[in-house]
Amino acid sequence: MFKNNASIFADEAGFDITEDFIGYYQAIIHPHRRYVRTLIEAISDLDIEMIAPSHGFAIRHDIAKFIDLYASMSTETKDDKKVVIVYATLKNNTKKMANILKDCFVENQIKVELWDVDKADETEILNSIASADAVFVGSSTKYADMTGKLEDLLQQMQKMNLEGKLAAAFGSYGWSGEAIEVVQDYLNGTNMKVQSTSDVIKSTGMTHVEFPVRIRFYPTEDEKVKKIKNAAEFVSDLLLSVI
Ligand SMILES: Cc1cc2nc3c(=O)[nH]c(=O)nc-3n(C[C@H](O)[C@H](O)[C@H](O)COP(=O)(O)O)c2cc1C
Repeated sequence: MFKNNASIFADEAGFDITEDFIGYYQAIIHPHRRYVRTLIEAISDLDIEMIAPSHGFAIRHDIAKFIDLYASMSTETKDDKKVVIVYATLKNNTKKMANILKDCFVENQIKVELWDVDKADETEILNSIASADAVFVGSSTKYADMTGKLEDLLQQMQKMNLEGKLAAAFGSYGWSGEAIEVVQDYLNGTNMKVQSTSDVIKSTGMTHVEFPVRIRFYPTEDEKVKKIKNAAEFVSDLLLSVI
């Protein structure tokens, strides 16, 4: 990065590094902004003389400006956000997943509307989806397919304009979990931005967040609950992001 005899200090670079500083944040750091907020809080009382990052110039001047830039880009929006969670279940394992997702969103001050597709009115669910910022659709697997009345709802969703919304599939299964993949396929047939493990890795480098969210039988063990929470935290971060 530094040419022969070039200075390592931003104030001797010969140009304003602010644009590169912001670009690096957007490309690499933004997915990890939850931790940026924690660290900015941790250093708030320190008298900092220099920022010496592992990449790029060392910063000796305008330190507060650069820390403030990280703080403002890492902050959360104050706009109200809403997640709709719809599920179909035989023995409530998928319902348990739905409730873990719900609790996580509520902890992040995100409004949640939760629907059991077999107990609620379809029009009411579709209206709820129409005004959502993100939609989670879950099903357990019965004879290699979705359970309950989910298919009809998903077909209706494909006829709606759901542009700009985030979506994710989830479900409990016994051995292969075909229904979760079928839900994912239906969601991909809408114009929502459907979360996938592949996209998460490519856009953030994170490997602990998986979509669709697949849980064998009961989500009681720590590891399984963590997997569900990781997905909810990831979508919460996307919804609350200001950039
Ligand atoms: C009649 C029946 C059929 C099932 N078929 C499948 C299947 O084809 N593939 C699979 O992975 N699991 C299958 N399972 C397992 C369920 O998906 C699993 O028990 C799941 O945890 C149920 O979640 P739920 O309580 O949300 O319905 C089946 C279970 C039952 C009772």
